[in-house]
Amino acid sequence: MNEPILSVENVSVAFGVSPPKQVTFDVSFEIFPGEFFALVGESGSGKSVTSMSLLGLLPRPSAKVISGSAKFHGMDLLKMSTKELQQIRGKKIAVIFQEPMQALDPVRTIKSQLLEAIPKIPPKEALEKIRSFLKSAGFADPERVLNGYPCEMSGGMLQRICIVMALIPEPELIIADEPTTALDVTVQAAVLAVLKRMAQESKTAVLLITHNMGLVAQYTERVAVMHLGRIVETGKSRDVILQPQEAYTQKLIAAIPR
Ligand SMILES: Nc1ncnc2c1ncn2[C@@H]1O[C@H](COP(=O)(O)OP(=O)(O)OP(=O)(O)O)[C@@H](O)[C@H]1O
Repeated sequence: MNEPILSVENVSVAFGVSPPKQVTFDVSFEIFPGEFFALVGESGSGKSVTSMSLLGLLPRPSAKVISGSAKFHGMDLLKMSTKELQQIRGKKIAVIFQEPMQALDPVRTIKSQLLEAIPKIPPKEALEKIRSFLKSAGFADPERVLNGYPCEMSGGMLQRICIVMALIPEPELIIADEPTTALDVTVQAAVLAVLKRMAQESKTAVLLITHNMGLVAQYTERVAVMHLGRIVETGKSRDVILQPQEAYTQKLIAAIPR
């Protein structure tokens, strides 16, 4: 079997000081190269806190990792300096947020922002690559997108641009934190289909953070179910959905719209 690219072991996070309030408890999971993995649970279960701790993106100084490790190719992300994490963030591990405007600058063209994501190759070659990624993300006329500003695009278009932006540096892992929650249901499916296809083509692993078991069923290979700061069940998505072991997982499955 493949070695995992990410091994999260017993990670616990607390907020505040006197006294600190622990919000996640010994969270452990592994992600293998190229797989589509979901962390699923209700709002407040600790999914974002867990995923943001991996990249040093927890709010400071209030949040603190109080135990555990998160090894990316054997190197513990939780022990890295800000400078070391900057070398990994956006390059080897990219993030897609719920709100595309967290990643995009409203006053610059899409072209200048996408070019910035691949600084090491000549602009002409970089543009060719960007055009082909945009086409693959479903933009029939990449030039129109490139010369536009974020405010001229719909939510679904912006999220597909963020997928392109995340993938062009050829990361090994994308953390997608509720990437489609702000979108209409039909657009959600289109955006996730683009993410899944493009990640598969480039053999990039995806950690999908979601509260929606329907998306887990449709798009992911393995899942960890999170409840009140703990992982309560992990397995192949198909097995977990067909034969959930925990009452909480059954509740999430019952909420899938038929
Ligand atoms: N900045 C903060 N200060 C204090 N507590 C926080 C902070 N951010 C999150 N928490 C607490 O940590 C717990 C986990 O929150 P988290 O955002 O990880 O949940 P989530 O499962 O991602 O939910 P959502 O989908 O709503 O983001 C919650 O109890 C939340 O109240």
